Amino acid sequence: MHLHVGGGHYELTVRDCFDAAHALPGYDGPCQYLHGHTWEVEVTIAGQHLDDVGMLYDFKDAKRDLHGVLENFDHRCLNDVPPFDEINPTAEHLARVVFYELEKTFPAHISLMEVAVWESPAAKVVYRP
Ligand SMILES: Nc1nc2c(c(=O)[nH]1)N=C([C@H](O)[C@H](O)COP(=O)(O)OP(=O)(O)OP(=O)(O)O)CN2
Ligand SMILES: [Zn+2]
Repeated sequence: MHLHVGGGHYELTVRDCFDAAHALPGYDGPCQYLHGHTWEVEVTIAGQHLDDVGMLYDFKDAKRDLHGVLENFDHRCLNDVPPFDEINPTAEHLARVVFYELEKTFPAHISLMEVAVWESPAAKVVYRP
């Protein structure tokens, strides 16, 4: 059972990271060549209804879901992993791809709000439909 108490909604955020190489063909600069990042990915989930324990969605389950998507990219060259064999593995494309892969795994009572990807501590992209 999911309770709707107080009329507001809840947003929950979890984060994970993975290491992967990429190259950006067509980019006018050194990033056109193969190089690596520790990619940080943060996702925000929203909903109105809490379960009997008082949780929107267990952090543990959210981390498991995110990890399940990111492990496909870990220690890979992103340019070899679909769909990045056809589109450049920029932070923008990665954020969108993670969004729709992750959304598929979610139960009906929660919504994925946004996916943020950091290529470095100083550079972040957010995808929000
Ligand atoms: N909007 C985007 N801009 C850039 C992306 C991207 O995905 N989206 N990607 C890159 C490269 O991947 C590059 O590796 C990262 O560039 P940058 O942040 O400049 O990284 P540096 O470590 O080289 O940073 P410096 O501060 O210049 O040392 C580029 N742009
Ligand atoms: Zn890069």
